[in-house]
Amino acid sequence: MPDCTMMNKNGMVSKIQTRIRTDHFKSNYDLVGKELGRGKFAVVKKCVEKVTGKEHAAKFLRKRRKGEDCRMDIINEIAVLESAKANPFVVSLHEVYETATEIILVLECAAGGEIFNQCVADSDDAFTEKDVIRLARQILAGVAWLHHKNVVHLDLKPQNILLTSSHPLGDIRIVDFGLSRRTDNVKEVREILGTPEYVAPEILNYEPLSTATDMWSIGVLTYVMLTGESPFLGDNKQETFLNVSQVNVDYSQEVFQGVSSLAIDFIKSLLVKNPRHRATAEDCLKHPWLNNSHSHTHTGHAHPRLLPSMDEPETSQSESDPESESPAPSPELVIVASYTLCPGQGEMKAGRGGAFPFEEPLIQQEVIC
Ligand SMILES: Nc1ncnc2c1ncn2[C@@H]1O[C@H](COP(=O)(O)OP(=O)(O)OP(=O)(O)O)[C@@H](O)[C@H]1O
Repeated sequence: MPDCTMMNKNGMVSKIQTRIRTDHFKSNYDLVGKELGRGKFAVVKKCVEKVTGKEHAAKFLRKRRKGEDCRMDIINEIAVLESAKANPFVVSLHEVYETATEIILVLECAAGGEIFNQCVADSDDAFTEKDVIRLARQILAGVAWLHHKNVVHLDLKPQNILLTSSHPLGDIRIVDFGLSRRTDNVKEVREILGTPEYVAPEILNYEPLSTATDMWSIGVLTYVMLTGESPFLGDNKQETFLNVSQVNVDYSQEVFQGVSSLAIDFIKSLLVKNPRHRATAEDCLKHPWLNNSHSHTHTGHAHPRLLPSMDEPETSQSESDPESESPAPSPELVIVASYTLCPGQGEMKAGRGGAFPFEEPLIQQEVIC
């Protein structure tokens, strides 16, 4: 049974087990190298624990954002990390520090960087379909765990799926639980941030969010990993939303050249408008694409448009340097609406239904960093 006293009505958890240290972070850690990455309100830097000599990633989160105290959002992020502690595919939390202005999460360092880098890489560095199968299984195992714990991530995208190493290609770690929510015994979420290319149609339609909302994003993620193309990306935000809302996806041979039909079938089971008809993480883990890899899967590099030859042997991934310049964060939306969170796969009624709200003040603010 969920402990309701630990949650507010927005599905945020307000109680954590981790001790928040108030001694100086820098007394215990040395910062090394350049930034590992950067988000809207956080900077992530590599650090070494002085006592153990172990490398970690320190995520420095500002407590005040746009004039508002967001400490509870960070507590929620910590609580979600705690609930996924036993899962190897969710980044682990080592320690937490607090200063007057920041909370510092000391995380496991995923040194291979974002899978985004390989998604947009040239053919030699791009994933093979076999790579994508292995990584998709890991992403699904992590997400299935979260869903089992009644947690939805709500911001799954290639920038939030990291690798333990890029050369050789390591294992995945899911990061950034800043938008995550508990789905059990919760009335509504009033404010949701999402990334236009990855948001599910129910987000745009003010319909209930559920574990199925993450499954849509996994469909988009898999499409990007296999093709190097973003399925819904339009010339502008409105076009992107329209593409999402109409599930306007290109499954043509041109885009999926050299990719197995089972992979396309897998994506099609996720990019389904009605959340109730979308495959769950458990369903996906049983999909033949992830279980039948040798008989039907192409072993060439993904990104068929860049593919020199289907039979080219797999080359190792390029070493993405985590200490190189931080990637530019993608534009984000603040969507202010009333969402209902469903405990299951979207079977509850919408808090507020209605047509696709182009004309409504759905998008309160856009932040481009
Ligand atoms: N544990 C980690 N190991 C290595 N790099 C990391 C780690 N955590 C985060 N990063 C890098 O820092 C970037 C920003 O981190 P994160 O997404 O958690 O920040 P955020 O401010 O919450 O982001 P957003 O603006 O997308 O909400 C990631 O995309 C990744 O490149």
